[in-house]
Amino acid sequence: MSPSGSLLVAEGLRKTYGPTTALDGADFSIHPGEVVAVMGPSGSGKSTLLHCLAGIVTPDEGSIRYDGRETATMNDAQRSALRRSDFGFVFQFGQLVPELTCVENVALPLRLNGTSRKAAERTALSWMERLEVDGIGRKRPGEVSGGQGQRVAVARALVTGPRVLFADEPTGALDSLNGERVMELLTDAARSTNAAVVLVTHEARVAAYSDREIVVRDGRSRDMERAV
Ligand SMILES: Nc1ncnc2c1ncn2[C@@H]1O[C@H](COP(=O)(O)OP(=O)(O)OP(=O)(O)O)[C@@H](O)[C@H]1O
Repeated sequence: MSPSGSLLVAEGLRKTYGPTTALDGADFSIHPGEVVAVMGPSGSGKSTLLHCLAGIVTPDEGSIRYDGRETATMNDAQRSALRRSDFGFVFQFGQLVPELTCVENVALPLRLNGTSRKAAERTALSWMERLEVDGIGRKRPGEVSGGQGQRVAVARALVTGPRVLFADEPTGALDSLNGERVMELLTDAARSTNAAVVLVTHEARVAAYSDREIVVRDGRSRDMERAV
């Protein structure tokens, strides 16, 4: 694995929770615009790796360089500023604000950055069009289907133009048809903006949308050559 030209590189990550070793020397790298699937059995350390890469969890050992900057040693304020400015997140479920309409949900990150309501909702709607959910802008998350809700969540994650999109089992709560459509739209949208995507999944069908797969086992990662 050559890290040259990589946007995000991690080396030798270790993380323990009490007696449990979640990461045991994991490595990772991703280029701008690349979609990398992180696969592996339950409990192998996939989510912990994603959380370390995204600056949500601090590793006990190892280095993480994002765009030339070491993030593993940044303080909380620096890491949360980086998350807000450069990263987007999609999780399995539960991430939309139930009291807001779908378009307000998508516009929220822009509103928090100080964008006016009108401009934020205009940009939000254009992202919702790309994710084919512009017709449900005025509905609340409780009134839309699971697949529509995930597409709204993807639009919200991309609305600020992140350079890395972190997606942890983004289709885990969807049936396979809806899951595939979400993956198709998510990867198309990310590629069109040259955002890198770190995609945690245990489904080969979902990983098939990636450019490259790595497998995490017992807290260690290795590249998997796709047999095509
Ligand atoms: N906050 C935590 N406190 C204690 N143990 C944790 C914590 N987070 C993760 N672990 C443990 O670390 C190990 C790796 O967990 P992790 O969630 O990274 O695995 P995973 O591969 O994402 O699993 P899954 O596919 O089931 O989501 C597991 O044994 C888990 O129980």
